[in-house]
Amino acid sequence: MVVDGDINDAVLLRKLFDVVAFTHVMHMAAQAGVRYAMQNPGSYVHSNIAGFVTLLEACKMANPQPSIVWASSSSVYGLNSKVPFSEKDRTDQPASLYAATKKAGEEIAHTYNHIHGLSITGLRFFTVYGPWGRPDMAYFFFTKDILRGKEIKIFETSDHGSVARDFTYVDDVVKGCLAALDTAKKSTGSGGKKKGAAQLRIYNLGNTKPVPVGRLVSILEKLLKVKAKKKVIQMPRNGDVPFTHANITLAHNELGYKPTTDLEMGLKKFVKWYVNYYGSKKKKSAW
Ligand SMILES: O=C(O)[C@H]1O[C@H](OP(=O)(O)OP(=O)(O)OC[C@H]2O[C@@H](n3ccc(=O)[nH]c3=O)[C@H](O)[C@@H]2O)[C@H](O)[C@@H](O)[C@H]1O
Repeated sequence: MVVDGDINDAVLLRKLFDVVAFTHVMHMAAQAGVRYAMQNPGSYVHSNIAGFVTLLEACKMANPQPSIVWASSSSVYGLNSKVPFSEKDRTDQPASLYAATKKAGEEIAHTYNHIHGLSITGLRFFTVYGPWGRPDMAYFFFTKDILRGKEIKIFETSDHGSVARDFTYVDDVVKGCLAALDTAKKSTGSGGKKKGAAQLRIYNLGNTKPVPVGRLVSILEKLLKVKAKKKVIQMPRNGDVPFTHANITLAHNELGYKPTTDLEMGLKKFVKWYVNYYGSKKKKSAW
């Protein structure tokens, strides 16, 4: 079963679980984006906390209970400065409300696992990009703005250092998701009652090679054959962190996760899709 969109309809979800005996639930529905939380904080609580609880309630009551794999985020590492980020590192210093709601999701997962025997796996995604990606993400709107000749803002740290991300290509992440589903153990409860200890896992799904945002823009310029109008500005204080870098040893050992797409190759595939989808570079995109 794939749940996407607003999952706050508890009645509908319960009915769905009454009709179909799902063995696995892949939960990707969320209010994503770090900076948008400054504008619409309520939407993060609605989707990432209330929505998640609604889903877990339905799963808890289902018979059999499904195993759940869901999307957490690298943003839970927040102000953690120990690199690369390992699952054992502290995650109690979120830098955005988005991060705080994903962290809350991880704690809520613990509770439902503990009380109700739900088998739950959280995946911490690291800036996932690629074809059919999110138009609110930098690589996506940089592409649009470069093609339109519009200025793009490249963030730097307060001491003029570069801001970097462990950009991870969508196909690599999909393999990690499938491996998480394949290795998920069954939930142990039924009808809301726990019958024994259940699996509770958390994995980083990153690329392990952080790339400065300036380098991302250079690759896009090369692929689009257009010089970007760049303005380097200090990273606004709206939830961004200076860098992310995944340690993926655990996912590699337990899921066989092994990303194979570097940023240059991944962006090549993205740009090919973008130009094909939105038309030639002179045309306006819908976004
Ligand atoms: O892995 C995550 O946990 C998160 O990844 C993603 O967040 P981010 O890593 O912040 O991606 P994204 O917005 O594309 O900014 C990329 C870079 O461009 C920089 N950036 C951004 C905007 C801008 O105008 N200029 C700029 O330099 C910016 O500072 C950053 O360094 C998901 O959106 C989020 O849902 C979550 O899953």
